[in-house]
Amino acid sequence: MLSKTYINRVIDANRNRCIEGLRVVEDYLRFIKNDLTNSSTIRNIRHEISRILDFDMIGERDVKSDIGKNNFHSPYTEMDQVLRANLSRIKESLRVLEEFTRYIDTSISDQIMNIRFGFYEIEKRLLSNKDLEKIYILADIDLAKNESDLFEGLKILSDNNVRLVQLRAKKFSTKKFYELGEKIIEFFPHFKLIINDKVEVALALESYGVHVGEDELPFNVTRKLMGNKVVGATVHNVEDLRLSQVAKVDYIGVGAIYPSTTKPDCQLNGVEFLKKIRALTTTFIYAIGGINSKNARKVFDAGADGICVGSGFWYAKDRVEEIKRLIHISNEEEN
Ligand SMILES: Cc1ncc(COP(=O)(O)OP(=O)(O)O)c(N)n1
Ligand SMILES: Cc1ncsc1CCOP(=O)(O)O
Ligand SMILES: [Mg+2]
Repeated sequence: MLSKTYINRVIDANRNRCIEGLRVVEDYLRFIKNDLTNSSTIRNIRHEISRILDFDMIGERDVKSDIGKNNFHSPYTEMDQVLRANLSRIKESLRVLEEFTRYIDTSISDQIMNIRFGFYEIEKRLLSNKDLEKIYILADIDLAKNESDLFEGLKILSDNNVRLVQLRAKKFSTKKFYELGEKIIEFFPHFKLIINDKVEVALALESYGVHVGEDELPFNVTRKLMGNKVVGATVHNVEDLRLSQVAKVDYIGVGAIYPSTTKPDCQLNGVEFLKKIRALTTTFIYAIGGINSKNARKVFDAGADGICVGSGFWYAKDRVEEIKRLIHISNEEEN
């Protein structure tokens, strides 16, 4: 039988290790990566660990005889090593906590196990260079008054830290579409630009990714051509979902949630369909179709991870105000 003193000592050391690791990752995401979304997810886990392990073990601390206390680490040469090292630290300490709290209270151990499993998903997301954002703007040339209005709108997005933008120009020739994409990348190199429909344009521009639907190249072929880049796929039914999973797309577009004047012929699937798809997959879901700051809350509540907004932004009386509201709603959602 393990002595309670020793068990508590292990738990105490690993609780601190875990909380310290979480704090480092949280601040790294917040201050270095400017990623408030993931930073607050990590903060929530930190609070959760403090809450679950809210019992006094200070009495069991024995720093003097702790043989590991003089361990030191060589300096990190790359900033992302800080992230990797601390993610490992968190994972390891969660595992130790799970094993040792089992001797004290199995319900605590089970809660930690759940956090550990959830943490694997978060780690995968953080280590992948495909950071999908909650706000995704459909930059459709037909929604802007003209090209200069398109660039004015993009400037507003850029000034408000919106990064994920899909370029859509249904009536443009491939060449004209390519040239517009090139210009956007030149003006806004920090955008994560997704190209609508045309895989060859996405490849030529080396854009962040491409979005394909039922009229484009099959999802699996798109994945093969795009390699490690972001591939988004439209899901109108369960068969589309299956194909999207086989192709290992990075996100799915689900809609139209509300009637859309941008794509009036699109099947209206509504919030119930979104809920149904949510229940079937953990793949990142962008809801699309008629979304604006008045209905975005409902869409997040129905399970969307992000929203793809066209006319809601481009036709807004005050675009700055609208984007600020959308950002506010998307941040509110995680608290
Ligand atoms: C995020 C997102 N979701 C869905 C769509 C629709 O794509 P698709 O079905 O290919 O229709 P078109 O946009 O090509 O008319 C999308 N573009 N983005
Ligand atoms: C491309 C697309 N697919 C389903 S609805 C839609 C258009 C979305 O634009 P809006 O936000 O203006 O309805
Ligand atoms: Mg398409």
